[in-house]
Amino acid sequence: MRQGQAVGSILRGKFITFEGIDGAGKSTHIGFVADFLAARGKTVVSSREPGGTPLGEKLRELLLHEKMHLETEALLMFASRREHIAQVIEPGLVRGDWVLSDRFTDASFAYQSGGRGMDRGKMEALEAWVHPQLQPDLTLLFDVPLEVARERLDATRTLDKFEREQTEFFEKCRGEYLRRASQYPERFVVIDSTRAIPAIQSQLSQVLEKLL
Ligand SMILES: Nc1ncnc2c1ncn2[C@@H]1O[C@H](COP(=O)(O)OP(=O)(O)OP(=O)(O)O)[C@@H](O)[C@H]1O
Ligand SMILES: Cc1cn([C@H]2C[C@H](O)[C@@H](COP(=O)(O)O)O2)c(=O)[nH]c1=O
Repeated sequence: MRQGQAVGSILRGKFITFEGIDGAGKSTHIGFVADFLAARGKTVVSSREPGGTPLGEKLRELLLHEKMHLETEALLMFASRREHIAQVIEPGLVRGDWVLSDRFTDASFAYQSGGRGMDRGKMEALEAWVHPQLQPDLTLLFDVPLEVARERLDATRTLDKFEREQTEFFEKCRGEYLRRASQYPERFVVIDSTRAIPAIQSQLSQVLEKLL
């Protein structure tokens, strides 16, 4: 089921993930992408991680607000993901829908391995166990320097457990995201998210046209 294509259960839809450090602008653009695809006749499912299912949303509450051991955090992220794949992602792709997810496994590499320092081999083992064949068709990495992300976050909301982390943590998350983008250039597109929203949407339109 690699790249959203047929194997066994026949995945006919496309899977697009949105990544970036907190405040980079992912959520701002998901609605635009959904509307762009819907206007071209695609059935779109928008979801998020952690979360996206009733159980996943309960896990999200714990993950965003409770202190816990690093490996507990990683395992709960993957527990939420397993449910999300079973309940939302795979059924959507089998139906032929375009599934948009605000974060997926690249976030676990960025935050739990990059930011918190969990062994990357253990993360790879979790990925291989939970979704050995499924990978996004496209990963949009919204990239901004930390100061920009922080300024945007501070302007808007009460910060959760991750958003209260220090600069060094987010430097490492961003570094790991960019490393993953270099490792998987076939599915990653890095978006310079310091630009104005219309300029970003123009780039997104071009990227999406190629996937249609
Ligand atoms: N290109 C941009 N220029 C100016 N402001 C922006 C831009 N993109 C997003 N913003 C603003 O920055 C804030 C954070 O954006 P958004 O919620 O999309 O980030 P996010 O990456 O989804 O964050 P999180 O992961 O924490 O949910 C919002 O107030 C949004 O309106
Ligand atoms: C999937 C995933 C997420 N996280 C972190 C990243 C964010 O700080 C929060 C989710 O909040 P958002 O506002 O919805 O982006 O969770 C993580 O650490 N590891 C993961 O795998």
